[in-house]
Amino acid sequence: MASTTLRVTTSTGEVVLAGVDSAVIGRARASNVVINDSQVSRQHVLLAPSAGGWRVVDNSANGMFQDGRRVSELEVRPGEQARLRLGGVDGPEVVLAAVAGAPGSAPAGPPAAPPQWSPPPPVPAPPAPAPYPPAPHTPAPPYQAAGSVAAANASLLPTARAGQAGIPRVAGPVDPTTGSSPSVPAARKTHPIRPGGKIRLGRSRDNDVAVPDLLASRHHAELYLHPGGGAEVVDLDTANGTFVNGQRVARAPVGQRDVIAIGHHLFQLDGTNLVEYHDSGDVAFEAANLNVWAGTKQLMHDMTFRLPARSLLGVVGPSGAGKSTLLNALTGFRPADAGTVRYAGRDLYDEYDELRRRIGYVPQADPLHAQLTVRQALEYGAELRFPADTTAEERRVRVEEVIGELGLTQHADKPVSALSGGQKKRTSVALELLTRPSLLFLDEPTSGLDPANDQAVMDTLRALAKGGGAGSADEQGRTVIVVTHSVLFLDRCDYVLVLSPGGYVAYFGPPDGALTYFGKRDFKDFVDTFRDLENTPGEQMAARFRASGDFVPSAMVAPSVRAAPPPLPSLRQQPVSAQLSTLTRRYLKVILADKSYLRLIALFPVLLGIVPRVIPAPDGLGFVFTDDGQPTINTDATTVLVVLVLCACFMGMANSVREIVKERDIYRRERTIGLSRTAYLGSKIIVLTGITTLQCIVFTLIGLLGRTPEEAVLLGSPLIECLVAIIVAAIASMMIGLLVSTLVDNADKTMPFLVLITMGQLVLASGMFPVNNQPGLGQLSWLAPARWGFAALASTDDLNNVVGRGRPGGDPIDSLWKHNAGIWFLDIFMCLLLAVAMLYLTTIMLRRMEPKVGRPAAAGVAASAVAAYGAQGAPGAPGMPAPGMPGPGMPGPGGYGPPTGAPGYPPPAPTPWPPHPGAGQPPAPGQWGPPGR
Ligand SMILES: Nc1ncnc2c1ncn2[C@@H]1O[C@H](COP(=O)(O)OP(=O)(O)OP(=O)(O)O)[C@@H](O)[C@H]1O
Repeated sequence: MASTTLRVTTSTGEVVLAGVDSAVIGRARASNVVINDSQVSRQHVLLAPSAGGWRVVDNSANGMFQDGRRVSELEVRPGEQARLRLGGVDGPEVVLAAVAGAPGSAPAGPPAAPPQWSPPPPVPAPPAPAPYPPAPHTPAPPYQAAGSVAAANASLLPTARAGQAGIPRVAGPVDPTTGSSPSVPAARKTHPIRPGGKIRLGRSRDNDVAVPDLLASRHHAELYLHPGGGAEVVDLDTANGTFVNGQRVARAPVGQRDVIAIGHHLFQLDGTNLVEYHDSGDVAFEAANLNVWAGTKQLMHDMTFRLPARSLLGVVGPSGAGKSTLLNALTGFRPADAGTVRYAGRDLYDEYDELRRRIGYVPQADPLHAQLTVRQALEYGAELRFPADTTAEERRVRVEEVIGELGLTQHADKPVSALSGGQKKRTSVALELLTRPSLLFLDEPTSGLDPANDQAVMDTLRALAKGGGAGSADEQGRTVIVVTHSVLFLDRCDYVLVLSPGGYVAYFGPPDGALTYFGKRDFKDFVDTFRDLENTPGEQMAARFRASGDFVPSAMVAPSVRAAPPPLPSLRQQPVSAQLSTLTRRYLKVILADKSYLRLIALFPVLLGIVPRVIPAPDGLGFVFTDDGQPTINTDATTVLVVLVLCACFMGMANSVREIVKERDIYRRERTIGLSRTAYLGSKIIVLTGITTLQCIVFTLIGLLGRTPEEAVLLGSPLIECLVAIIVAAIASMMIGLLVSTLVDNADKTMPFLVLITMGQLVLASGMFPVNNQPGLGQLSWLAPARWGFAALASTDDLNNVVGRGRPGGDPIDSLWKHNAGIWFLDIFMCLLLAVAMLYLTTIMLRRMEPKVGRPAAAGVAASAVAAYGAQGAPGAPGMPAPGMPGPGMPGPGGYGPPTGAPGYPPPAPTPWPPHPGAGQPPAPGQWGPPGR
């Protein structure tokens, strides 16, 4: 028989068939080419070598389609190519290409080599009809070769889903007894287990099953194997948790079909074996019919696209088109109200608690302290991101790895402030890569960069998507989704998603296809497209795209309206005390690294201390007598004490007022990776209290030495009592500063608050004029630390008598100034209470700064819009369109299938789930979803 090789290409790769053996394309795991799609039969297509090439025979109930027509059989001859869709005209696509005497094919005689898995080769894409005038062809730069491969395959990529599921697909031929695939040996390991025993899993080598993953704890979980089969998994109180079928568990029974997840490692019982898979990021990512509402306004309309593993997707569109909305929906930060996001076939929203750990997110503003070096920033980042039991050496190794991966070795010891925009962005990406996310999202990474840096960042992202290949520290690559305003280097992407205002898909496909579709010569001209998009209704652009040849119908079922996701526990890796230690050390390092700031905080108390010092008080702060021995009023005492307390309050507030707002981007990002609010605020308070206290000591000594009050009331030393009063007032003002820092969105806005509050304290301190008898003002003054601090100073100094001598009736000027221990203590206590109240308010306001994760609870109108949408079904279903949805006759993008559960339609296929290792046949539908979902 002639030696003809058949190249079978699906969305995730290619199988080369050579020799004399027949092969099967189907959903069954034992198929030679696995396409795990509900439209595909278990043994859908039979491929047999024939005299003329390869015979292709439909063996399914739903059929095999070529050019929209059902065919039962065809022959692919050498040099020919056939594009087939399985299970329907919109089913997953398979491209068959026959090559005579293929290189590397086995010589006649010996048994045929098993089909080999390899990355998809370039497959010529059919020419796309262009709604805009087609642009002359511009040759792609050599660099673009890989992108072109994906681009060429794009027409089949969005529909075919070979071997998906939570566990990496087995793409090559599968041994039906072991379920192992010779082509992906590294992805799967088998650990024999003894029934009736116990095995421990964890990061350290002394475990029965070592899990080499920094997201796993040293001793992570125990698996108890019952003698009669079945098992129970117990989480050993870990930071990252143990998951069974996507749900975090402390202890849970585990059956043969259940999937245990620890970090990036997944385990399944297979008889007397425990089969381990590693989520290396080689998984597809899908968005299906995402709809988002804000009130009655629909921000996103039926967003549908699929990305194969290791793709770089660029999301572009005019301002307000919905890019951030999409990013929030895809990351799960603000889930879509309807529709699904699937990661490796698993529902991201349903299994968010587990899958959110695989997501890296690089915000637009670099979440980095400018004063730290790249290495220090990464080391502190690693401390916060990894479990408390990781050693400094383990973290150091990972930090050095990511420094190398991102090409930052030469810059590792430079402070972030000395980096170029592109290097800063690479450092932000490095922070995210520490935990090896399988999905990386970036929000406007190139904004503000010059073209050279823009290009460098896009090249970096492309390299990150593709991975470094075998043997490199970053072998596998990952899917990278980048939202960008910059269109110049979109050719670096595998796919481009162009959004139209209203969150419509104006285009999705390969970048060169986008140029053709929009009639542009190159991406320099692409900005004009945004103008067109802004001036054309989104529905119209979406309809135009759907009618074009670039549109690939989706095989997804209709969207389901989603209930609001349940609140999830924090991702915290470390106990609060450990975080407090990390954050305090980092904060100190940031301060110590900034020499000019250090000089400033050292000089500040000296300069401020001079202010009360220069106030002449020749008679000191105590009692003054006339020459004839008569007591008289000492007005200097009030002036000195009020200036003293006011300067202290100003100093305390100035220390803190910018400290939260200036790092709000860092705070926001770190909150999503489990930063404790208590630890964060605690670190600020510890460091700032230390600085403020030291400053107050210097300042008080300069201001008061040699003219202290005469007699203490409680602590034995008037100087110490004054010092305590000044420190407490300064710290309470520092707390007010922190509160202000949470209220503003920009550090520059803190200055007016600083001035205003200091002036207010001057009045409310009651030193310029008594406020205690003024209705309203008296009560308001209780909120001013200067009021209590000054009262404590006045109490020590006995100011009622020092300045009130000879007052008719002898009433005290202010009862809070009384010269006794009880009143002094009350003043100090009230000032501290005020500090605590401010701290409490700060913790509340800090929440406002946090990223909004989850759906807004108050979106009552949105809820009703969603409910209406759900009640009448998805687009394409009979009935009225949902608010803002395409009307009748206007199918939604994605060529939706019937609504879930609509009469006359079969129920939707269950979410594909890792097939049972070793099982010869897939289970019946309904068994593939994780139990209990
Ligand atoms: N909570 C909300 N309520 C009402 N409208 C909103 C809300 N959030 C966003 N929008 C609107 O949704 C649309 C999309 O916003 P989004 O921020 O996603 O756009 P974008 O493409 O990211 O814009 P830009 O490029 O300017 O950042 C805008 O018109 C915006 O005004």
